Amino acid sequence: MSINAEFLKKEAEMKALSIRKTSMIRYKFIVLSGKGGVGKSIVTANLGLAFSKLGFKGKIGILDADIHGPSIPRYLGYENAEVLTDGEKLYPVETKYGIKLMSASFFLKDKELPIIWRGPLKIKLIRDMITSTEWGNLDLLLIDTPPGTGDEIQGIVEYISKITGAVVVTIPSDVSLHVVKRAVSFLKTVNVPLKGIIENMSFVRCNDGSVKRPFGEGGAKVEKELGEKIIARIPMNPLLSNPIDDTNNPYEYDNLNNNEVAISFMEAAKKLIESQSGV
Ligand SMILES: Nc1ncnc2c1ncn2[C@@H]1O[C@H](COP(=O)(O)OP(=O)(O)OP(=O)(O)O)[C@@H](O)[C@H]1O
Repeated sequence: MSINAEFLKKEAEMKALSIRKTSMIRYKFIVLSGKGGVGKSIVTANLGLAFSKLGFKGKIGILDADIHGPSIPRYLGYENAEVLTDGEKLYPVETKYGIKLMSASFFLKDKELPIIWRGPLKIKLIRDMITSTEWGNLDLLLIDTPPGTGDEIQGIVEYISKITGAVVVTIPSDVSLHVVKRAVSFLKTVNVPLKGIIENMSFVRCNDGSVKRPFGEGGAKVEKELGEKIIARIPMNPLLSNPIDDTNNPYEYDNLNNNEVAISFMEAAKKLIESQSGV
């Protein structure tokens, strides 16, 4: 067999393996943003915590495939955790929140992607994480993707069996409508249904209860055209930037009445499940 044919055969085998493995997971959501720095990783981590609280504890996994800035372990307080391996399989980090976690950050020295890495190497890292991770018994997988709508996300979509849908994260700035529309049209081209838009840093809640909009009314344009797709508006809240731990975990309280962050994420998580069950 020529080297080329052998390479193609190996690729096809890897793809078949990852499709087979991910086909056992009932719900698979990718989280993307048309542009970087809008809070995609914070949203993914918090959706994970919300799903866990909603009954998926122990059956939910997060694949942090945002290789350019893999920060979910940091937000969940597992930045220095180590992945166990038998040389072939990778075993996700089991967090105390009932979320199994696999992240590119566990493999990157200094937690940053070497600048010299080109497209094929990046896609290989993501693909290897998908094919080698032994999730065990999972009902739901959240996949945090690199910012933008480039080849790396296309690679993710090809290697995951029947993605349930996508969550697009945006901020209510003037350019957000354009960015969200680009993400929505990308999803059409890769045949992944849009399940919801999350508007992050939507507002600031002041001490007197009033609301301020740091980005002005930029979000109104998204609201006008895609309003029915918005499943949550998340406030700007400095606590969200800090790692979750025993003293900073909005989801640990049984009485969530005063916690608008946790309530919003749990509402969004419920809508994602309902959108799939056709409720
Ligand atoms: N709702 C929020 N309130 C306060 N700070 C926030 C909020 N959302 C995000 N941030 C802050 O904004 C920055 C970017 O967040 P995050 O890392 O989640 O973005 P991202 O979209 O995943 O970034 P990248 O595209 O670079 O991977 C972080 O410093 C984070 O702490």
